[in-house]
Amino acid sequence: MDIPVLVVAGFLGAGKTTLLNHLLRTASGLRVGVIVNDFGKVNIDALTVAAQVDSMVSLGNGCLCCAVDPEDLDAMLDRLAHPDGPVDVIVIEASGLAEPPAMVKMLLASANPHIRYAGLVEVVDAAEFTETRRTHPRLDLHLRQADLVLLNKADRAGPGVLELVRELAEGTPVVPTEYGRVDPALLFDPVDRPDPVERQLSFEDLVEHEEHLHAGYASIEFGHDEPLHPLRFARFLTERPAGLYRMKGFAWFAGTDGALGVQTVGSSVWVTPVADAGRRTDLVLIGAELDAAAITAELTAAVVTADDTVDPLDLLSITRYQSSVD
Ligand SMILES: Nc1nc2c(ncn2[C@@H]2O[C@H](COP(=O)(O)OP(=O)(O)OP(=O)(O)O)[C@@H](O)[C@H]2O)c(=O)[nH]1
Repeated sequence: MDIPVLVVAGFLGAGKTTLLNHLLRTASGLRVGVIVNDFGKVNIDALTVAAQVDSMVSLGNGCLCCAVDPEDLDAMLDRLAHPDGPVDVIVIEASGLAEPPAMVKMLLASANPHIRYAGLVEVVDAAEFTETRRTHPRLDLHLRQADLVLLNKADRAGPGVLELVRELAEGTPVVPTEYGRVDPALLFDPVDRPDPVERQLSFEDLVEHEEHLHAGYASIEFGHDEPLHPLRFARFLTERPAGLYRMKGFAWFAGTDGALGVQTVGSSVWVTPVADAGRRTDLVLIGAELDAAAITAELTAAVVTADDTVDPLDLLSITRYQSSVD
């Protein structure tokens, strides 16, 4: 039997990894293989996808839609999908700046005889949608190109967002979700959806994507073995550099045993405890027209020096971003 391959796309920070983790936790009985594609050399997504994944391969450093060699994708699919393969379904998480049709085309061009394209899910950030759409009108098209739209962060959706997304999606089903909590059956066993291949390869979709969401975006990596001063890093979080849209990774603070997970999307910040966290900082920062030197200098200045005193209460400036939901 062919192994269905589902593509999960969506703008930076919309909730793709969160959805993936939810699927891995709840798709009981299904062995899920995951291909993670991230924008940036440090593949934070690969590190944050739940450990119960049956098989995971990661296509780092570049957008799946144009920087990844189709042969690399094929090699990944071959590892996961063969008749006695380790998985029943494969989910590809595209980078937050990928062009969905280009990814689907690449998948359809795969030489692997054991896979079947199972559709495109577009995750939308309900909290940021109105703002992101203003800078990226192209996202309207992505809604129409998808087979299913998950309007995630429904807990933070402004008034009228669901109605607007439904109108723009022009018939693509739109399902509101919180933390990606959707019935896996909706994704892996579509009943009332048109054939995804037919739907995907409309004329509009086949036109080469000379416009890329990622044009103008850059990513910066910051890594350090010494701990950070909580107050100085907290200041970095509140006075984020111009153009920074997304930050994710791990930050290790003075006086703690291991790093915390830190994420920002637009103006939102999340801090999460991490099991078996290392004692170092690794962050990926993504945005438009970022001043890499200035950002690196600012983050380096947050590293604790020999002259620093750190009060245990200083950590509250970071843990205040911790929420009870993972
Ligand atoms: N309030 C709220 N936060 C959410 C929800 N879903 C995800 N988040 C948070 O949003 C942040 C980004 O989620 P991710 O799943 O990492 O987003 P992503 O689309 O994988 O991000 P990129 O791979 O960088 O594009 C995380 O801190 C999540 O905890 C939700 O429904 N509500």
